[in-house]
Amino acid sequence: MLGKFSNWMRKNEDEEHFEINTSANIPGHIAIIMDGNGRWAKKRGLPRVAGHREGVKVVKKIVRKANDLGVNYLTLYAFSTENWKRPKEEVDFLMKLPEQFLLSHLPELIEQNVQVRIMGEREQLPPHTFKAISKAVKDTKDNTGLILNFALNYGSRHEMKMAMQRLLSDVRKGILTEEDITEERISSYLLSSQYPDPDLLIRTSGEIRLSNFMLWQLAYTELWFTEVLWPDFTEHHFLEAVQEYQRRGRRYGGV
Ligand SMILES: Cc1cc(N2CCCCCC2)n2ncc(-c3ccc(F)cc3)c2n1
Repeated sequence: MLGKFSNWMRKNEDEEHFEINTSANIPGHIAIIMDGNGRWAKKRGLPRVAGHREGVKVVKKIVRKANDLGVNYLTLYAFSTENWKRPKEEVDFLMKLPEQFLLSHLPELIEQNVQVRIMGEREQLPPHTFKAISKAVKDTKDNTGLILNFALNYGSRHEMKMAMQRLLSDVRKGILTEEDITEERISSYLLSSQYPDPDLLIRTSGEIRLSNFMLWQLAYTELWFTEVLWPDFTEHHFLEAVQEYQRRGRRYGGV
């Protein structure tokens, strides 16, 4: 996929390209908190769901750009465990988005060799939502390109609580000893166990907090915040975040 880019895309104000070195430290795992959809709609005197609908279009564009750039994992925070508290109409609308997205976009994801996965508690999802997602996961399981991981009905503290309960249970059963409970072991009991920790977190809409998202996994992640509302987020903004990640270089607490 990197064939589409020279090693360097020169930054040119007219062409809005960014100087991304596609042969060095492309973030392997990017996570995005896609915030600002309701505010986007409110600014236009539209219902909140109009912002979510517009936000879906941005998901499609950013998935393609991430795949083209050679990103290995893209985790998108689509629905948190706290989102159930929103008005029923909005929750019902949001729970229809996965199937609408997949109905219109699954063929293109398959063509792009993208693998769809879900991270979160599936039990509370409506059957129609779960069915659509399960089909997409099955239909793309052998794809070898970008792994597109939707955090759906996901909450980090719930994830960590469940992991701790399972670890304690395995110690009581004699499957593990206390000494076995290492940071690696804890990571292996989380919903994200199949993925490396995110290298870059992007959060839109100007909110500077993590909102119960991958709290354990983001320990060494580069955080990039933008005032841009998700429906206004473009490939240009995405490349800006990747360029900033490349500029910073990673130290993992070292010098
Ligand atoms: C609940 C929800 C909300 C949702 N938004 C659109 C993007 C802005 C943020 C919130 C609203 N999007 N966008 C894509 C999905 C999705 C989820 C699973 C899947 F397999 C395929 C697509 C989605 N799901």
